Amino acid sequence: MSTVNMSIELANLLESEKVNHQLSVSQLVEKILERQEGVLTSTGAIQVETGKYTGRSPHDKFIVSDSLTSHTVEWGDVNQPFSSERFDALYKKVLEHLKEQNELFVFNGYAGADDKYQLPIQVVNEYAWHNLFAHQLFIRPEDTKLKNDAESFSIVSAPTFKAVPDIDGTNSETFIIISFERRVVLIGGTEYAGEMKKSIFSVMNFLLPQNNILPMHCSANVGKEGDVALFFGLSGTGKTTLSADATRRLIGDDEHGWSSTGVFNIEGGCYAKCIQLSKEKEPQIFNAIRFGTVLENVVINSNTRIADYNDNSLTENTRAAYPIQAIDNTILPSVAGHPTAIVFLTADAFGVLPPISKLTKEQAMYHFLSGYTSKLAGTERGITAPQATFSTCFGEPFLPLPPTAYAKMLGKKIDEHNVNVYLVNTGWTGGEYGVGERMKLVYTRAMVQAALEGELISVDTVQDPIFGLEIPAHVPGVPDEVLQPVKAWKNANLYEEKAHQLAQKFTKNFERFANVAPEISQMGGPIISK
Ligand SMILES: Nc1ncnc2c1ncn2[C@@H]1O[C@H](COP(=O)(O)OP(=O)(O)OP(=O)(O)O)[C@@H](O)[C@H]1O
Ligand SMILES: O=C([O-])CC(=O)C(=O)O
Ligand SMILES: [Mn+2]
Repeated sequence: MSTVNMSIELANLLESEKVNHQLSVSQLVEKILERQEGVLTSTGAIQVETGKYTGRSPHDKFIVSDSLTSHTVEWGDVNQPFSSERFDALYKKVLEHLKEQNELFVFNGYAGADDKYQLPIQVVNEYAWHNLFAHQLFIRPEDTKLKNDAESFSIVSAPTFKAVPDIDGTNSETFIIISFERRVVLIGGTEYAGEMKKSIFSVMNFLLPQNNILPMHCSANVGKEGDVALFFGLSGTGKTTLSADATRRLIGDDEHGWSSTGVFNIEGGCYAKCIQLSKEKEPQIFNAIRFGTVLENVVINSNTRIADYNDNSLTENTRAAYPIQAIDNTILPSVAGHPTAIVFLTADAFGVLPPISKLTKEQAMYHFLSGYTSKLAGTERGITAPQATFSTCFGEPFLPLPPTAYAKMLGKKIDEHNVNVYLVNTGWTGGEYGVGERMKLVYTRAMVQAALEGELISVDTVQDPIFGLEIPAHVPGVPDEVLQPVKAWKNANLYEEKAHQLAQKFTKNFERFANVAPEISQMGGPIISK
């Protein structure tokens, strides 16, 4: 089957009368209610449930190995290869499945807020609510005519189509497959909407470096002086929460590019975690949950339709998807200058990393390549105790290229623009998970504020005895004893034991980079890891 045939088949399908093109938010909300895909909540949002898949499904993700990817992609457990032949066969089946539906929904828009580097995208959905999600998360076009249609990447999503692994070559009934030759992302078997945005992020992680742009799994905001800050971090570490800040304008909450002129958001919306959301602690996000917002797997009262953000009975990973305009202080288009500060976020469940520290150039590269955080009990099946994970560049699941390709670009840019880099632990303090407690959000906000206002550039510091990180001795609004982990723990010996355990994990993990970056592993890692 040739490329031409497949794209003609898709084009033919999209000409059919049953296809709803570019519906407005109101029209999509009407469709969702009419089709009983979701319900209206007390604040006017749409609530939906996704069934079995309430998070991304990394083992079901593939990239087609073809002339564009076979020699460039870092193949392995994260980037699993899929053959072109099998892709075409499955693509054909999915298109046939879509042909059988009474209605389909298509959104055309962009990824990339900087119009010099925009990728036109087309999202073809079986569900109206998935199309509302796409409308809110991607960049909505201002005019009806889109540029570069031939360049456009299509997401073809068929959640009710289930693959048969033995026949289709997938890992399960679910699949997320990217073909760079076909410029198609094929999704089936899962209703979790995050797959759509994260697969386009993977696409951008492959394409942007070709234009010398660094793609980043980070949030970004900008202060009154035009000072830009980036917050890197794995899921749940605080990118969305900390980038929503009444004193700074939001650029974006999850995916950005850094070009020769500055940073830009890849998306047109945000995807915020809702578990234990409160108006007091996170007012911007709380208020964004209104008409047009999609609430995924949040439990609502069947009568009053009021959301209960404390209810985790469907999943810990409850989400709200809203357009960036739903946050009141944003910058539009979401483009800004070069960063002056970078924050690496980690949720350390050992409770031993300092809540804020300043990094040397080598430490910055070390921690970027390491990408440490903890997966917490309960958030993933099979995890009963906190588990240290290392996800390189704070985004391994989304990186098709070797991690050092991204790390080298970051290192160069940090040097060029003299960026200050901080490591912020939003995880546990005073003891490990189950014993200590999560760092108070007000403290983390105070520490981040001090860093972004340049107050930590020349302060007295204390060196962390194990990780070698420079810890500010004082931060306005934060008790001194919170700043140094050893002081926050009741039992100093236990602290030391846990800290050594974590240091060893860092050292062991970094063995994969020891040859590519010996000076970084020697000067950037723990100073004691025995
Ligand atoms: N000290 C803290 N700092 C940041 N977040 C905290 C803190 N304490 C608790 N939290 C909670 O942790 C969660 C952080 O999630 P957030 O949505 O910001 O993660 P994220 O990095 O954007 O993840 P994802 O990439 O999955 O979207 C929020 O629910 C927030 O309320
Ligand atoms: O991708 C998702 O489903 C949520 C997210 O932002 C992440 O995991 O980093
Ligand atoms: Mn987020």
